[in-house]
Parts: sequence; C-alpha cells; structure tokens
Amino acid sequence: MSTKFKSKRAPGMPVGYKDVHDDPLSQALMPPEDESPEDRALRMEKQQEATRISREIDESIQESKKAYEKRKKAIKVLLLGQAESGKSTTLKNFQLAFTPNHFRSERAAWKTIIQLNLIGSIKKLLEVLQDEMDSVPQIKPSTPSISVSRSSSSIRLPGTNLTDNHRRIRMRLSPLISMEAALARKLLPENFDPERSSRDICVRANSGWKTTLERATSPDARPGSSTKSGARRISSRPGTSDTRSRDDPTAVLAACKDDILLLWEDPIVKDVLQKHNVRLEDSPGFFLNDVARVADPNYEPTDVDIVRARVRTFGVEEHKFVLENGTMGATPGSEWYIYDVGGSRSMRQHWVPYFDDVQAIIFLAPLTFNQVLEEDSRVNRLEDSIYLWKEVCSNPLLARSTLILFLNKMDILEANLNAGISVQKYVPSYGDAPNDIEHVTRYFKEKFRAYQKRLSPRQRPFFCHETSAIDTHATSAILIGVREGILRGHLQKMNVI
Ligand SMILES: Nc1nc2c(ncn2[C@@H]2O[C@H](COP(=O)(O)OP(=O)(O)OP(=O)(O)O)[C@@H](O)[C@H]2O)c(=O)[nH]1
Ligand SMILES: [Mg+2]
Repeated sequence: MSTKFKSKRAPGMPVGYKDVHDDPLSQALMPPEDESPEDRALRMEKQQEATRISREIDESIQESKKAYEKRKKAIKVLLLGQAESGKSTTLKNFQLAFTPNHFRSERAAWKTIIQLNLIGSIKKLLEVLQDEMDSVPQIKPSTPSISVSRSSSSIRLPGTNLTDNHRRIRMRLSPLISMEAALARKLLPENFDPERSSRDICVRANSGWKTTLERATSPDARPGSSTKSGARRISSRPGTSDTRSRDDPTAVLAACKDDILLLWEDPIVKDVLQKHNVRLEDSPGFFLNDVARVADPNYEPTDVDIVRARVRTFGVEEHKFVLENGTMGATPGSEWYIYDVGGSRSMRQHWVPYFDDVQAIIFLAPLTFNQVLEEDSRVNRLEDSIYLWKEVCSNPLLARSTLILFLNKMDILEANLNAGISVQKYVPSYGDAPNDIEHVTRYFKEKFRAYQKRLSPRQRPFFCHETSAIDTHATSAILIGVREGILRGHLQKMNVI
C-alpha cells in the first residue's frame, strides 16, 4: 500500500501533495524510469544544493526584514542649519560622547584635514600680504628699518610697513600652497576643483573619504613607497626622498614651522590683517594659534582638534551609531541614525527626502548677527537662519518631529559683544536694549520660540540650548540630555511608556 502511494508522488514531495499525474510540473520533475544509480545520486545532490540555496534566500529575506524592522524602530535624527552653523561639529561631539572608540579610530584621516586647514589659513594670510604689497608702487626701496628677521636687518617696502623680509618669508612659504593643491587633488580627486581652491575642503557624502585619506597618507602609501603587492598607490614618479618630503604635509609643515610662527606673531602682519579687515581667528578650521603643535613632525590630533577641524559637507551623510558600552549612561547596543547635511543654499533641496522619517531635528542657529552668507554676501546669516527655522517649523512633513534648537557659537557671540559690536547696527529691531549676552540671547531665543509657536501645524514644546559646539565638555552634557529627551519622546510615540 505504502509503495503504491509513494510511486504516485514526485520524489521529495510531501504526503498530501497533488497526484503527480495531475500536476505537469511534478511530472516534468519525475526521474526517468530507467534512471541509473549514478544519475540518481547526481540528481539527489542537485536537489540538496537547490534546497540549500532556497533556504539561504529565505534566511536572507528574513534578515533583511529584521534589519528593516530594526531600522524602522531605530531613532533617526536630522541635523539642519545653514553652512558653517556647526552641524558636522555637533555630529563629531555625538561620536565622541557615544562612540569614542570609533571616533578615535579616524584620527589619521583628521590629521591630514587639520594640516590642510592650517595651510588654508596660511594661504589666506599670504594672499593678504600680497594684496598689501601690490597696493603700493614697486619702486626701489629706500628707507631701511629693522623688523622681523632671521638676518640682522630688513628693508621696509615703500608705502607699507611690510619689509623685504616679509617678502622673503612669503617666498619661502610658497611650497605649502602648491602642496595643498596637489594634496587636495590626490586625496580627494572627485572633489578637487581649482576654481574653489581658496574655499574649504569639501567632501562628498558617503564617499568613504576618511578611508581614502587614511590609506593615502599612511607611510607606505607615500610617493616612492610600495604596497605589500609592490604596486605604487599615489604617484608613479620615482620615489626620491626629496619628492617624498615635498608631498608630505607633515614634512613640509615642519620645515616651514619657524617661518609660519614668525609671520603669525609679527605685530606688523597683525596690523596689515586688521587694515584689510581680515580676522582669520573667525574663519572655520582655524589652527594658526596651534602652529607649534600642529606643524611638529610628531603631531597627533587631540579630540578637540578633531572636533574643530573643518570639512564642508556635500550632500547628506548617514551615520549609524550603535552606542558603545559604558559611554555616558547609554543603553549599549541601541541604534541611532544621524543625518548630517550640507547647509549651503544649493544643497538644501537634498534635505526634503529625509523629512518624513525622522523623530527629531537638531537645528543649528549660530547667533552670528554681524556675518553674511558665503554664497550670497547680501544676506545676513542670522536672518537666513530665521528664514530656515520658519520653513522647518511650518513644514507639514515635520509636524510630528521634535524640534531642538541649538543657539550655537555662543563663544563668538560673547567675543563680538565684548568687542563692542552693536547688535542694533545689524538688527535694527533689537532697539536700544542692553548689548550684553543675556539680553541678546533672550531676544533671539524669544524670536525663534514665537515663530515655532505661530507656524507649527500642531503644537509642540520648544526645546532650546545655548551651545559652543567646539567646547566638547559642555556639549557632551547637553547631548546626553538631548539623547534622553529624544528617546523618551520616541518611546512615548511607540506607546512603550
Ligand atoms: N568658535 C566656534 N566655532 C564653531 C562652533 N561650532 C562650529 N564651529 C566651527 O565652525 C566651522 C563650521 O562648522 P561645521 O560643523 O563644519 O559646519 P556645518 O554646519 O557642518 O557646515 P556645512 O557642512 O558647510 O553645512 C568649523 O570650523 C567649526 O569648528 C562654535 O560653537 N564656536
Ligand atoms: Mg558639515
């Protein structure tokens, strides 16, 4: 009886399946009647392999499903704000506070960025000196005077307090500039644009630029050295020690260190900068006050250096955080996604696709009332931040997202107010209220609060923090509170608490 029943099923088909004579597929799969034992063994082997592959596909679908569910449950935070508002700096603070091991593992990549930042400031400084020299007639110098010098004396150039010694130092520093362009082209080739070479270093989101930098600047990747497989990585030129040191920012900076210090600490140079209205201290990625350290051959960036390094974000970067054990009271293993966007005007259209799936937005609004946008010098930065804030508050896609406002760059606000810069001059509506940090902060905070209240499609609480994102200690305390708040809100929405 059982033999008879078996013969009616295709091999491997469970009991209860349709009779093979009714099912064309089963019929097609039936072994030939004269199947040899070898053919049968081969067929069984193929069948087992097919079953294994099918099981693997099922498992991978299940895993994708699980990952999708996990991602759906994960907390997603979007960092928004204009260019240079401090979004990437806040992200780095987040990494330092909650995934410090990962943060520190990227130190080598940041070292090159910091060196490029420093060279960028020197380049700007040299441009100002050149402008000053060009602004006066180039006639034969006549009035000798003593100034900064390695030699015993120097000759003052006509019409300026700069001397021929400044000109010589400027010449000696010029290899830094050609090296910067070469380095940017080699290390970040897809982002190299000679038209923009005077601007910040720019990296494309999710391009793996940190890995590229780490590989390209590791000792065995320098020109003239070989990889384990014997292939050259960067340059095909013969690797003389001369070419090696000319391409290596650490070696070139070390060779130029004394000259950089001489220029930067020279009171005449400071006067020229002031005359040309250039405050390098306020520009992003400023490391000129740290030359002695950064230009040292054994320089290793500190955590704060990394947080202060400047790289312009281009596009939208996704950062996954799996909180590390023992970090700031975090629940180990919890998953967060933080999206860091490029903030300049041309990049804002890329923000919208991320709006419908985020629990919280951290909006960076620096209180830089006396600065204008780099991309449009007719627009005041603070005015632009308020415009953006209004857009975010009123956007229906964000109606359910928690908004957290960071009034950032409080240190710069304080310095500006201490220097006596009047808020009323730039923001007439401020009137004649006291020009101090307390009143100014309260005034702008209330402005942001009122717009949120007026424009939000549904009521939501106003969360606001005063931050200086380069102060890692203070910022980590704020971020712990923010993380708790977002988590609580998220759990409430999911009805877990
Ligand atoms: N003094 C001071 N500098 C800050 C502060 N926050 C950020 N910066 C600096 O401002 C510069 C710009 O910061 P980023 O975080 O790169 O700005 P971003 O918003 O990511 O800019 P984009 O990527 O161009 O959109 C960097 O050099 C930071 O070190 C702050 O609170 N105080
Ligand atoms: Mg950025």
